[in-house]
Formats: sequence, C-alpha cells, structure tokens
Amino acid sequence: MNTSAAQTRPTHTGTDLADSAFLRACRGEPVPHTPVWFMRQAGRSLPEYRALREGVPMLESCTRPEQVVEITMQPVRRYGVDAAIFYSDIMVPLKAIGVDLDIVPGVGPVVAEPMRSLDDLAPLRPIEPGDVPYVIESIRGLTAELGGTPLIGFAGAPFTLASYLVEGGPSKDHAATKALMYGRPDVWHELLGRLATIAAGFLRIQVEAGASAVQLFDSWAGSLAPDDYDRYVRPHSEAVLAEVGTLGVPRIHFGVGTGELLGSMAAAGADVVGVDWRVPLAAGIDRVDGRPVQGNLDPSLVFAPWEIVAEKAAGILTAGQKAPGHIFNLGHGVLPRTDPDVLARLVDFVHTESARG
Ligand SMILES: Cc1c2[nH]c(c1CCC(=O)O)Cc1[nH]c(c(CCC(=O)O)c1C)Cc1[nH]c(c(CCC(=O)O)c1C)Cc1[nH]c(c(C)c1CCC(=O)O)C2
Repeated sequence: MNTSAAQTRPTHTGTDLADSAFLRACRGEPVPHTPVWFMRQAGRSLPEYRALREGVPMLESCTRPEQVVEITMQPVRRYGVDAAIFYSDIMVPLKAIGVDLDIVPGVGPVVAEPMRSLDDLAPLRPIEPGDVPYVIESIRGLTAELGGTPLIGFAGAPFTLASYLVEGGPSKDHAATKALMYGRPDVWHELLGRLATIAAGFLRIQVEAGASAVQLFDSWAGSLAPDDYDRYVRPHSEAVLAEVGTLGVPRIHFGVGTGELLGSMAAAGADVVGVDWRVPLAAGIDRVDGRPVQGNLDPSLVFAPWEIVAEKAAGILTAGQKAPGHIFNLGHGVLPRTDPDVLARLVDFVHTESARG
C-alpha cells in the first residue's frame, strides 16, 4: 500500500514509475494490488482544496503552477491513490488559444460566443507549448514531487468540447450540437477536426512535460446513437488517439452513458476503456475486445452504508479479474458532497482486498 507515500518517499527512478501498479494495469500486466484513483479526486470534495481556491477563479487557479501542484497532490496524500490527475480543466486549452469562455461556479463552462458557422471557428487554431507555459511548469514540478506515482494528463474529446462551444454552456440534450451535426456536416467536421488537433496538441504537451498516461474525456458522447457516433464523432477521436499513440503512454478513453458505444470507443484507439456504473463491469469487459478497463462504482454509493459500499466494491474487483487489467475508479467524477474519509477507506479496501487475491 502506498498511503502517505508522496510525503515520505525517497527519489524514485524511472523504472519504479514504469513498474507502478497503475501503469502495469494499463498495459495488462500482473499487479500486486488493483490500482485505484478517482475522476475529480482533485476538487470540491476536499476542504483543503476549497481553502486554497478561496477568491481565485477556477481558470485562473489553473494558470498558477504552485496551486496546480498543491491541488493535484492533495488527494494523493490524503487517499494514497495509485495515480494523480493533473489539476486543470477540459476548457483550459481553448481559453489558452483565445476562446472567450469562463467556468462559472455551480454551472460549468460558459462560452461568450457560441460557434455555429464556419466564420465562428476562426479562434480554433492549433495549440503550441508557448500558449500554456504554466501547464509545462506545473507538470515538471509535479513529476518531481510525485516520484513513483504516475501523473495522468487529459483532454476533452472533440464531441464533448464541441458541445460546450456550440451550446454556449452545459446542456442536457445537446440539441443545438446535434442540429449542427446533422444540418451542417461541413461546419461540423471542420469544428471537430480543429478540436481534434487541439486535443492531440494539448495531450502531447502534457506527455512531453512528464505525464505518464492520458485520459480522453468524451463525457457526453453517451448522448449519441451508435451509428451517429461512428459517423460524426469517432473519426475525430480516433485522430486524437492515433497521434497520442506515437508518444508511448497508455491512452484511457472515457464517457458517461456509453454502454452501447464501448466497443466503438475501444476500437477508436484506446488502450484502456472507462466504464460507467450503468454497465455491469463484466458486460463492459466483454465489449472492449480484450482491453483493460477502468471503473465503475456509482459515485452516489459513497453516501450508502459502508457495508453496501464494500459489497459493491468487492463485486467490481471480482468482475475486474476477467479483464487483462483493471483500474478501480468511480463510474464518473467524485460528487461535491462526498466525505473524503469514505474515499480514503475505499482506497484501503481496494488495496487490501485485491492484494489478498
Ligand atoms: C465535462 C468536464 C469538464 N471538466 C472536465 C470534464 C470531464 C470530466 C467529467 O465528465 O466530469 C475535466 C476536469 N475538470 C477538472 C479536472 C481536474 C482533475 C480531477 O480531479 O479530475 C478534470 C479532469 C477540474 C474542475 N473543473 C471544474 C471544477 C469545479 C470548479 C470549482 O471548484 O469551483 C473542478 C475542480 C468545473 C467544471 N468543468 C466542467 C464542468 C461541467 C464543471 C462544473 C461542474 C463542477 O463544478 O464540477 C467541464
């Protein structure tokens, strides 16, 4: 177990990192215990995060390397998770190239001028390292501090980014996005093509700065029917994953409500596929063609009595043994009112239970 390891560990070599349970599981190799981390582990459920963010807008905090390093480290120290996820947001690269947007507390990303025509796409140019010096500085600081714990870099996938840009903000039905997709396929493919270039560029910057794995978040892809996903979206996500494939780090591909899309999301070029809690993990494993999986505890379960949490987690660990690799995670992000002590207990449970075999 590696609880509190980040504070006490001596300097680690690159070999230790490559040998970490998380990276071994991503490659489908045997592990001493099932690795675990939580999507949105860095954030609002931690009082030490809220204290640090006091008076600092979300997107500004992402440009301050000292804050980014500290916020990324907080859950690693508190929970003893097997991987850190870089504190940033899927909207950061768009903001960095000059798109007028903000993250409004309690709402999410809001875009000043929604993009619905070819002319609207003008701000969407490729991202360069010089656009995000704070990302590079933060990741360099983090890899030094993390030692043998891998850092996961991430980007929003073209569809999920497009949804915010076209709708102008969060949306339940993605109606304007789909209207553009069906009604103006020329604009649509230009938009997603540009977003693919940006996502791939942003992932490359993170890996070159020291990230050991990447996750492509297509959070809202589950709103699409499989044939539309394959026709309008998958080629663009495939382009991102293919470019990242040249960098030699594992690629995790994740979305919510993607039960019917899992096979396609795997075939798009994922090394590991994220499975949400609506799909039994055993069924998810059957759909991803022999790849390792990540997931899939319902994020709401942390509010249930501990015996129920333990029973569900044990079931997920058992199901996960059927995959060549399993990374324990929630099926989506940590909910804001989650008690950090429950997550700490869950990490211990996953480590102990899985080590017993
Ligand atoms: C869709 C999406 C976004 N951002 C992200 C996604 C994909 C993951 C998912 O499906 O949840 C990804 C993201 N956003 C954030 C991270 C940091 C790393 C982590 O701990 O996972 C990551 C990986 C920080 C954040 N991003 C945001 C916060 C909350 C800001 C705050 O504390 O004021 C954090 C810590 C804001 C944000 N950013 C976004 C939304 C919808 C919101 C509002 C909802 C919310 O508040 O949780 C867009």
